[in-house]
Amino acid sequence: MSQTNIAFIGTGNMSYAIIGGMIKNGFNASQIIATNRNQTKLDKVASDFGVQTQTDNLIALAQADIIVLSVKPQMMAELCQTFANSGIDYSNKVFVSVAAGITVKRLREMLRSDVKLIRCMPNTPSLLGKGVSGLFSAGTSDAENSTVTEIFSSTGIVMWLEQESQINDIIAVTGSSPAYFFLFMEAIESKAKALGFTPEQARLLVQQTAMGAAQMVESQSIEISELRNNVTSKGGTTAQAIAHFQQHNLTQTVADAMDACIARAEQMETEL
Ligand SMILES: NC(=O)C1=CN([C@@H]2O[C@H](COP(=O)(O)OP(=O)(O)OC[C@H]3O[C@@H](n4cnc5c(N)ncnc54)[C@H](OP(=O)(O)O)[C@@H]3O)[C@@H](O)[C@H]2O)C=CC1
Ligand SMILES: O=C(O)[C@@H]1CCC=N1
Repeated sequence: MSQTNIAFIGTGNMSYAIIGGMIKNGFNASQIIATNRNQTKLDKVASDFGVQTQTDNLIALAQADIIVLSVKPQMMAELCQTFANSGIDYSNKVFVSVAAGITVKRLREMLRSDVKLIRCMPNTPSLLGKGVSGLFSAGTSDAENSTVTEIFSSTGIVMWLEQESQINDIIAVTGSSPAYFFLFMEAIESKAKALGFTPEQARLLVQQTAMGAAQMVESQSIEISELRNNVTSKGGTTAQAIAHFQQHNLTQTVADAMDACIARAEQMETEL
């Protein structure tokens, strides 16, 4: 990795989280260049993590060996057009796209080149080294895949996928799902406030409980349903709450929400 330069094109929420995870896990800041059209966001990533910054994407493209495309999917065509028109030879570089809903085929059309490409679906807990990144290779070598594994392993766990369509599945399972957990926590926080806890107390109570529950799942090799059963005393309070969730089909609601997530990724593939 000592010689590999990595450019993040579009430094918003996701790049910030990946870069943060990389730096906290020992990556050399001088290997990383972050770009954005917004200098304020670049100032923050430079001051927080010490990486190089650049508002000119083409300078970053020319300098880097690995180019992480991290703009919103709707901005990708415009960005790639500037690359395709630049005259820079990127045939030996590896592109990593974290964008939802843009296929390898479409990215290569946008870049007007049969580039070496990896699709990656990360998530924002990468910032804490607790991320998940689903990876799919298109035309990259084992050595290049190892390098990209090393990058994303520094932000959490990595899973290589056999089929490109699994990127859409993993969006529903890990890319978008931090937001599902946040929504659930928001709901508990909101009710805690309604019950009279101060905002500070409500936040503390919900975050500590969520963290404790997640760490129990991680540290104990028993089924999650058993952990739930251990809380649920027969004829007790939890049983009443769980019964209410079940009457309202929580499990099916979650499955339907994940299907909606996948359907949107598939729809984006036809739009972008
Ligand atoms: N957020 C998440 O949890 C996840 C996001 N992703 C993917 O990551 C990508 C980025 O998402 P996210 O970080 O949330 O989005 P953000 O909007 O937070 O970040 C993208 C940044 O790119 C900047 N930008 C847009 N066009 C250009 C350009 N031509 N040159 C340089 N910078 C540019 C934007 O600037 P400006 O602020 O001016 O618009 C913005 O700051 C998306 O494709 C998304 O699908 C994948 C997994 C999870
Ligand atoms: O909401 C989105 O489209 C992106 C992809 C996964 C998480 N955020």
